[in-house]
Amino acid sequence: MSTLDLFHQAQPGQRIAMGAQAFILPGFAEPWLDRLLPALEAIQREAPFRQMMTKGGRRMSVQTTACGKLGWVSNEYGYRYSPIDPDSGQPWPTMPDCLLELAQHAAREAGFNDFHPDTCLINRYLPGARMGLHQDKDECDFNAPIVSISLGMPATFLFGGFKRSDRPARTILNHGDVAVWGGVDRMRFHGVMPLGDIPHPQLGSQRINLTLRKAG
Ligand SMILES: O=C(O)CCC(=O)C(=O)O
Ligand SMILES: [Fe+2]
Repeated sequence: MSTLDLFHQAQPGQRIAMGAQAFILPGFAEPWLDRLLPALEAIQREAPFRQMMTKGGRRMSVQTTACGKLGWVSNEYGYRYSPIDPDSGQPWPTMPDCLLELAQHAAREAGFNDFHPDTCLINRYLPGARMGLHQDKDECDFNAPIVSISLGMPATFLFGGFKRSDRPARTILNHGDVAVWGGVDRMRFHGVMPLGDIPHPQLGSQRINLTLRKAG
């Protein structure tokens, strides 16, 4: 048994508050990982990672794909949710049951009982990739929380205020950690610092982040 297992056994149901309705749930995804990791590989085969454009017409450093009824897509004019993967012309891969189940359990743990996500954005960070401070605001329903699952290499997550210039708090997100934010904290600016390169035993030199939302 690793020290990590001991830590999680010693702290069942631990919640680290980032705000009144924003929490990190350390290791919360672990019971689902045996099912989730193979399901993710199947999704990547059906809808491979690609690099989307920012509104400024530059390539994002993070690679993305999606599953669920909707996927987040971009071109140089902006971002939107689409039921079709523009690369394949096909609907996005179905959201695996284990992913939905994990997201709903995590939402409940953070105080959000009726979470019905219709999209999961899958972000892949290779060493050096980052995500600048932003708000998630392309969704139709801001009442639903955001559930964000971290896999692979650790990352420094930035969780700020309601203005881009508000100085963000920094938290490390490790393999199996889940962050949930909603309600009064739904529109907080957040981002990810440039990733280092400490290869993960299972996933190697990458971090995969799964972000579930109610978009439609
Ligand atoms: O990778 C992360 O932890 C955050 C991802 C995120 O904020 C997003 O996809 O909107
Ligand atoms: Fe975000």
